[in-house]
Amino acid sequence: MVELFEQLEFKENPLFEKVIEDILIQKYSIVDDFFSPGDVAQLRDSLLAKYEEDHFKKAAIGNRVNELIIKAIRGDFILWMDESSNDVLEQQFFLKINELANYLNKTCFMGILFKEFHYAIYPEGTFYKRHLDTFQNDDRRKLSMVCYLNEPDWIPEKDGGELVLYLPTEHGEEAKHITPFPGRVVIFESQELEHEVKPAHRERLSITGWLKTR
Ligand SMILES: O=C(O)CCC(=O)C(=O)O
Ligand SMILES: [Fe+2]
Repeated sequence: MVELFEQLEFKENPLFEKVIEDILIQKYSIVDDFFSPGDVAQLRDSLLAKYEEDHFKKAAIGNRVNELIIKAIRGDFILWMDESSNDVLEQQFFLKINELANYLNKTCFMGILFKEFHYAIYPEGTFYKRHLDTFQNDDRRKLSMVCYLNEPDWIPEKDGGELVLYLPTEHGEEAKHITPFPGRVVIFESQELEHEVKPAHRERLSITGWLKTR
């Protein structure tokens, strides 16, 4: 009997509880220290090394079957991550993501079964026009997550590259501007919030992904 109780023991996680509360109330959550400065530096170095080895490709519009490169809409380069790869850093990254997904499933019955994440680089001068993440005929996307890997000295006014979330209000909408500070993670409802990336005036680095159902 003792064993059974031990298995059922549930430990409340204040950070994840905050994320859930935010999403329920405002459809998005901003967590400033989801990743430590050390983790961010390692992930950034790894991203840049893969980029220099030329593993990235021009991001496309639409799903992988319908790849149409439209520079006027988005200018980033991406590299999909692989949870089953030998890359220890990526494994650590997914441990943390899985921890959150499991917590959401346990406490909110979110039914998250799949996930997909990619590294992204926005070269200087690039952007991603206003869009909804489920436009890519993928309504399984439940939550979008963006993890910023920029240099610590990112200056909002000078470096640009803000994420803008368009929040529906009673009489229209409100634009929420979010600076891509390193270590910051933004989580939002994929099917609800349109958003855009403003032009980056300096190379802008991130990992973006989706927690998916079914
Ligand atoms: O990098 C960001 O802030 C958002 C990226 C985005 O909207 C996307 O990749 O769909
Ligand atoms: Fe998006």
